[in-house]
Amino acid sequence: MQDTLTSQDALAHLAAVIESRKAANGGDPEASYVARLLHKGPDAFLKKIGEEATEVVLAAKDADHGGDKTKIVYEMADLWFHSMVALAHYGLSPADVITELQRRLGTSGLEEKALRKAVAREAESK
Ligand SMILES: N=c1c2ncn([C@@H]3O[C@H](COP(=O)(O)OP(=O)(O)OP(=O)(O)O)[C@@H](O)[C@H]3O)c2ncn1[C@@H]1O[C@H](COP(=O)(O)O)[C@@H](O)[C@H]1O
Repeated sequence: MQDTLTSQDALAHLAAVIESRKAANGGDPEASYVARLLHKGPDAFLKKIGEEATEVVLAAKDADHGGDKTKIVYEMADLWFHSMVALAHYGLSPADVITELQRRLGTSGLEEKALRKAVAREAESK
């Protein structure tokens, strides 16, 4: 089934599984890693996000020195997964992030940075 899902559908499917772990009937911390993380609370999954981000950096640095690039994918998947648990906790979804990325499409990052600085200068001058 996973082969037939688009990337967006796969994220939505995983988000629905994570959401189901928040529900009383799917949320047994003894039977589900997601339920366990959610049960432990933000400190647990926010710490995992920090750890997994570091793992991504280490895998990338390793690849820079001839290491296996697929480790980056593996660690990035861990990072995305734990980030999705955080989104669910805060009542958000991958669709919210995708919407924001779509909003940014076509806007140069440099342009956006200059705009942000101009807005900050304007606020300071008031
Ligand atoms: N995508 C994932 C996923 N990616 C990573 N992990 C788990 O994340 C955990 C943490 O990874 P680590 O490498 O840091 O493992 P660790 O050293 O044991 O770390 P600690 O948890 O002890 O801190 C591991 O137990 C992984 O199995 C995931 N667990 C679940 N999912 C998805 O979530 C769904 C629901 O999972 P359950 O709630 O467990 O049924 C699954 O069907 C999957 O689709």
